[in-house]
Amino acid sequence: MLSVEWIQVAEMCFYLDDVNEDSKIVCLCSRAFVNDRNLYYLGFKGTGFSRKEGKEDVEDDDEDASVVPSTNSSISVFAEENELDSEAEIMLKMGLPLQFGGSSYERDYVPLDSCEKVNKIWKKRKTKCKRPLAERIQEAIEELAHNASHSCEEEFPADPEQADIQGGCNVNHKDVNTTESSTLNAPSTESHVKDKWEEYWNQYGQGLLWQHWVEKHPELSLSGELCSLEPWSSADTKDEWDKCYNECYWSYFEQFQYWSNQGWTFDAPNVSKISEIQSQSADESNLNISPRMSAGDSDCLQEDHCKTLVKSMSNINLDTEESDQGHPSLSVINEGNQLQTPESFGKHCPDPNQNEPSDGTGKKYAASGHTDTSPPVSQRSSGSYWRTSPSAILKDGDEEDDEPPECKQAKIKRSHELDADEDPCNDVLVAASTILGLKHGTAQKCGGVSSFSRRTLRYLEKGVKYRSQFLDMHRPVKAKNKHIFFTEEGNAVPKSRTLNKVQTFLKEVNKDIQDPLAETVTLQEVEYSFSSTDSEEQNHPEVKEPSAHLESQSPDSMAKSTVLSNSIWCSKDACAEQDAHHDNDLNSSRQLVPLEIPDYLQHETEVPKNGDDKVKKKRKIKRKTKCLPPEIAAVPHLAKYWAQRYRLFSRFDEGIKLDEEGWFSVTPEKIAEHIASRVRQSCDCGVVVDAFCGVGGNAIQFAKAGNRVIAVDIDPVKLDFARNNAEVYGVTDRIEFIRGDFMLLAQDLKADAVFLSPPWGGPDYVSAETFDIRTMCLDGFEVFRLSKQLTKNIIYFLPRNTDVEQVASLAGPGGQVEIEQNFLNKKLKTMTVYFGDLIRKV
Ligand SMILES: C[S@@+](CC[C@H](N)C(=O)[O-])C[C@H]1O[C@@H](n2cnc3c(N)ncnc32)[C@H](O)[C@@H]1O
Ligand SMILES: C[n+]1cn([C@@H]2O[C@H](CO)[C@@H](O)[C@H]2O)c2nc(N)[nH]c(=O)c21
Repeated sequence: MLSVEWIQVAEMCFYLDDVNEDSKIVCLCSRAFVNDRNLYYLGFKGTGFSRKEGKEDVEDDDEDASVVPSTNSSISVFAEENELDSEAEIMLKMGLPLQFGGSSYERDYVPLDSCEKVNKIWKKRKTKCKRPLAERIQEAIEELAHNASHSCEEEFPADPEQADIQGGCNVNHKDVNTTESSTLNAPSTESHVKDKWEEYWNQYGQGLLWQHWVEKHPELSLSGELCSLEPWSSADTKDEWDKCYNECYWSYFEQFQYWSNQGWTFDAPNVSKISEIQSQSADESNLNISPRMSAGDSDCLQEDHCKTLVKSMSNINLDTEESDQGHPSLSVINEGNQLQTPESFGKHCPDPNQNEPSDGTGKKYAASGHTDTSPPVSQRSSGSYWRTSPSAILKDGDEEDDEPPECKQAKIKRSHELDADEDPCNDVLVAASTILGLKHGTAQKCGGVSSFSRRTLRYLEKGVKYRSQFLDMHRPVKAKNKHIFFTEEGNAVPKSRTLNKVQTFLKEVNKDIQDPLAETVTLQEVEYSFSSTDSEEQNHPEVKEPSAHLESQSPDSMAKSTVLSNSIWCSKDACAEQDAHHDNDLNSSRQLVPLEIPDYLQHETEVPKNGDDKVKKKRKIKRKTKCLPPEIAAVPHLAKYWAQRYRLFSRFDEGIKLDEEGWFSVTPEKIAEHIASRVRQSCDCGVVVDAFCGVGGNAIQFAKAGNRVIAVDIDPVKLDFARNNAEVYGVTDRIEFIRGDFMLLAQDLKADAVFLSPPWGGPDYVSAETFDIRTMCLDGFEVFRLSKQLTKNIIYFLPRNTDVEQVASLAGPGGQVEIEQNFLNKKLKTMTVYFGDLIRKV
């Protein structure tokens, strides 16, 4: 059973004119999430990735699902980056190691060890402190513990994500269509990660939070204000504290989730028990302060003492053991004496809209199922810690609104209120772009539409705004503080870290070139040394020729050479494994070309930092043992696709064939499978025309889903490969292969649905801000018009940055369209646009 999370996120309306409501084009925006990490890691077998002992496979029933990165290597980061951000892409194009730049490489780094550092600092400071907490703390703990037992655990779902979906937004609750699948289908990994996150946050959260606070407000620290009041209870700092809390919590949560999904774990140090802390506190502290300090209780005038207080509280609060034993531990104190349990501290959704805050008497403002007529939480005065909407931490710097943003229509102002910055149309488009990740541009619209007079946007998923933050939609990287350096002329020039790294790299490279003894292994050397005396090579007599002849190939020669494309790793084990799966004929015809694995695909740990020759040698030997199929070796930038071969075809090893275009343009299997399942739901057992079938990625899945398929391609090589690949999947009997130009053939075909996956002009489509379907290789409008003559049920597979307005215009006045964003492992990959009966209505 295919487990795909599918969510309808928004409805956009494009009005052709202000008068005629019927002429509007309704565009449903949905998201489909598929996951194929297992297949992905499988592709790294032999490149330093290994099976993680005892890791449960909770994502898929794939046999090799537990293959995970084995060391703390940057490779895992790169590995996830099928699509790189622009900076990384430039790096790649320049042939520079990816570690240099690319925010996609760096941005998700979780400074776990820095947390340790923070803790150490705290510890150190604590020992300096004489008596951070005394009886009053004890008293407060007891009080809080008591209250905690009446905590809102039941009210707040364990998972912050879930909280977002199930919680708040009560005002408009009835209006909001929320698919249950989004929560129900949450993979069990989520709960595992959630548990771990709680543990992590419980352990480090307050330390991190406090550090974040101090960093953000050094001025308070300097002026002594930091210590004179609890920032969370001082009227002046409470809001700022709330904001700080949100930022810190979600930023770490996001990173934690990312790394956990990569198979990383953290070692939780022992948590002190309350009693230990208490006695320690009693011994160490002479301070006589209340846990709920008031302005008058400003005995704690030393920053260290205050920090110690917070840290101690953190230890006390987060004692999970105690909690398990029926002594509910504490987490946070707030003005109104309301408590969050340690659980809710970690679990609590900081979105006030998700929250069911108490007024301090145990009464709730809005319990589930009740209509909330009170103002949004952010407007209420309450002692609760979590006031700030997560929208306040939107990466793009959006300010939060008063209303839950996910439950309202984008505001449209009257025309006389407009100014250049406040164009409501732009509001919608900006929101679509920043929140939904849907691009818009000035591309020509279909059907003579010059532009839309008005647009509206209504979110259909609760929390879409904040949920979107956890997705990689290739947003422009948020402007960071740049290092500024001054030229000799005295001009300030921002200097990026990337530039620095590139400069250092180039220096290094030049050094190597100047040093004739420097050991460098070129691809050529590797290739030739491959047929030398290396013991591993001797086990592979079929590896005879290096890639001297592997230059650019004509389609014909490509056809021949790609017979070799279901190639193998040339290590002993891998070859033995492969041999077991392939017949001898195929093996004997293979020509394997050793790959000089690019540095960015190597383990960082293998790279000796201090010139460790042994390690260096080991690495070189390893290089020699890696092999690629010739069409990959001939085009180095295809290496990344090779690493992902099982994502493209999970049965890759059984004889799948691809050519260069096939490699970069085949639809990843999980996405193709999802699209096919949607089509099956709408036109079961019907005929699907795959107008640009390529090597068969989609056609195979349509056939597997039970449809009959007419697979068309203009390129005979592709068609051969498609047929071959369909055989591997055992579905040739359901597919009719037609070689020809769809633009000419279309009128002769009959179909219940047409799938359009035309060439987008190569992988460079990503470099455009918005993709214009009119000007891709084929005229995308014409492709659509011809298909429309066959059936209204059309699926258009397009780049993720396709101009949404242009796509909407395809539906024509009064028409409807569904734009589905396809996420692969939370990363936006493609856009699938559905027309006719294929639009999913919930
Ligand atoms: C992006 S690929 C299709 C990939 C395919 N969906 C898959 O998963 O393997 C586009 C294909 O369209 C084919 N093509 C280009 N122009 C065509 C035309 N006018 N008629 C039919 N096929 C065409 C190309 O040969 C190429 O194989
Ligand atoms: C250049 N390219 C990539 N993909 C698809 O987009 C994903 C992300 O890059 C690729 O994995 C591939 O499926 C393409 N699909 C079609 N139909 N045509 C193309 O030219 C193309």
